[in-house]
Amino acid sequence: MLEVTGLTIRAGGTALVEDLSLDLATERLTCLIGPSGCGKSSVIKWLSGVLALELQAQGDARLDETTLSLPHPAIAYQPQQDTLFPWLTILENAALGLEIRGAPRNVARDKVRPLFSTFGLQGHEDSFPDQLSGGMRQRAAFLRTMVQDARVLLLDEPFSALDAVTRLKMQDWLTARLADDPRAVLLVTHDLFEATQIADRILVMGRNPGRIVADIPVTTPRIDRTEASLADTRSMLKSLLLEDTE
Ligand SMILES: Nc1ncnc2c1ncn2[C@@H]1O[C@H](COP(=O)(O)OP(=O)(O)OP(=O)(O)O)[C@@H](O)[C@H]1O
Repeated sequence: MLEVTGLTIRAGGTALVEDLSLDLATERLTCLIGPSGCGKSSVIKWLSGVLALELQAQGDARLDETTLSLPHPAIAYQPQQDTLFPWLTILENAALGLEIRGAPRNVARDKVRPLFSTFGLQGHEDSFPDQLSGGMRQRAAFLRTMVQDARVLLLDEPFSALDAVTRLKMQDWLTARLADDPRAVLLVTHDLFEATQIADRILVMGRNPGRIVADIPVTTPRIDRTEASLADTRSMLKSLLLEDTE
């Protein structure tokens, strides 16, 4: 289990996030939802070790009770955009995370290549990012993230740039991948429909300063999640989110 305790992030004298604590269970998909500017990205950037240098942060991160120094190889981060390099092929892009972690280039590419079919990218090893659809680029970014074998995945609004149909397909696809290959996942989203559809648990952030204001388990099995079965959870989330924007 990953635990964050007492996280405060400041910009000069202003607390952007204050005394935030959260935990992420292994094999669970946790969604982090909250109004724009409440600090969702800042929390996961801090956990990934990529928080802007001008921000000051203090807090503890522990994995199975061992304190982590950040960044840590057990934690992989996928930023908001797919951030594929346009001048690299999909194979080269997908292997890049492993290379950055020290794998020799040919070893990294040999590890990634057999996964192209699982990620719906077969035949596109030598394509460039601008030759792929948005959903395929997102799958390539997931491949680059998941192949790093990190126990914890931090995904910052991975579906926000996709059209509605591709987004639904990708949500199903991601939950299926995670069922095959479970990790502790923290997925940031603005979308309460997305959160209730895919999460095992939803953490709601409030703002000024950013903090966790609700912790909501979603216990209905994904296969049984219908508009009716999720209505109460969605209405509770809607109230919490609207309350914070008044
Ligand atoms: N480098 C920075 N310097 C000063 N303030 C910053 C910096 N980065 C972020 N902030 C501020 O911190 C607050 C939280 O930003 P953050 O991007 O973490 O929020 P968010 O909840 O992820 O927002 P969104 O949902 O719009 O992506 C915002 O008020 C933002 O303006």
